[in-house]
Amino acid sequence: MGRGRQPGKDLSCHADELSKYACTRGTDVLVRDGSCFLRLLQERREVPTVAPGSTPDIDERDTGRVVVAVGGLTRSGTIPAMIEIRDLTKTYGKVAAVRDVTFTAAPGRVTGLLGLNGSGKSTTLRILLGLTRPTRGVALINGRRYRELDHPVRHVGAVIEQGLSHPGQSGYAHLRTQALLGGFPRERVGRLLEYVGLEDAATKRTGDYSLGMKQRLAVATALLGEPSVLVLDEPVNGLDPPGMAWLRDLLMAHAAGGGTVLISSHLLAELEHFVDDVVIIGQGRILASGTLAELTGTARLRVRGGDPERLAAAFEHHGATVAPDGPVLFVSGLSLEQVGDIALAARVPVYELVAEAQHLEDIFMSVSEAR
Ligand SMILES: Nc1ncnc2c1ncn2[C@@H]1O[C@H](COP(=O)(O)OP(=O)(O)OP(=O)(O)O)[C@@H](O)[C@H]1O
Repeated sequence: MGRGRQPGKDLSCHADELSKYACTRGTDVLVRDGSCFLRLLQERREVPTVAPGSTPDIDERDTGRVVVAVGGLTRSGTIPAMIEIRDLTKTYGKVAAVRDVTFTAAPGRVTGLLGLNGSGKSTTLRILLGLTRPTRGVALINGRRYRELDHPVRHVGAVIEQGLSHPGQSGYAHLRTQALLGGFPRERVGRLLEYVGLEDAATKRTGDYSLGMKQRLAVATALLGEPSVLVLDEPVNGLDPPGMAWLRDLLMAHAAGGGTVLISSHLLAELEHFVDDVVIIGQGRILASGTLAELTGTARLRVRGGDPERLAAAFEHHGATVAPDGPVLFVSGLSLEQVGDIALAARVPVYELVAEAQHLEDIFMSVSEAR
């Protein structure tokens, strides 16, 4: 939805679009006659095509505030929680842990912040959660810093480190204490322990929990306030395959229900199974970002021919990027037809020509090497 959008035009934009739009402008969204509209936004469904007789109106004022009007009553509300990281920089002495990092994590989607150890993931998430002060830039949840949120644990659930529970306490006692501190009903404790699969270990000391069980307890703690935003730093560490599948299903369900999930990991192959959006970070900088489909959708071509060196030179001459792997060349930037034609013109026989979808690890390697 851009500046050119005229009042009175069809309002059938997607909630995502509106959220992103409002977030990048740092605005609230004001919804008039919006009970249905707002509910739909919160549920992350499509904004309704407006009923006959009502006039949709999207108006953008100089303040940057977005006004969405469908006639009748005026109602204001915030859009479902959007995370916005803008121009974030954190330096420790001469070390820049993160530098000019900008990205968003949208409601209804799982966003993966992916990078190697030491790339700046934890620093970014810690700033988002108000645990570390940025040198420059902002990290916002629904346009506000974490500390500015009313009752932040009701908005944001965080899994950032293990060992937050006392090792002598049982899982139940830990969660009960957290519920008391947060003012959440006691009934949630049992339900959550069941939800994360710890009901049989509820009375066991958390000091005797496996790494995977500690992760489950951390997730239960994060869910106590029924937050719409989940922020998880390396939560898949220590999880076995069933644990991994459990977490994947839980996070996907959270996003499907309209929640916002931001998860960091260095395990690119694992995350590829369930992230919608990807932010790749390396040495504190964003190396690539986009939807998973955008990043992995561009096929590279696997080419095996009679004279790999000559073929590679011919492809590069036509602007392709070529990564040799023994007798095989991985070619980006050319179509299958172009590869066939170039090989023919170079008089090199081709024995194998396959379009391969890329994996996140391939993308990661290529963007890291390009730097
Ligand atoms: N408190 C600190 N003091 C000094 N340097 C720090 C501090 N915190 C982080 N760093 C440095 O900032 C860089 C990024 O660290 P960060 O922990 O954010 O990376 P990460 O991607 O989360 O890595 P890991 O997966 O290993 O936790 C590293 O070089 C790290 O040594």
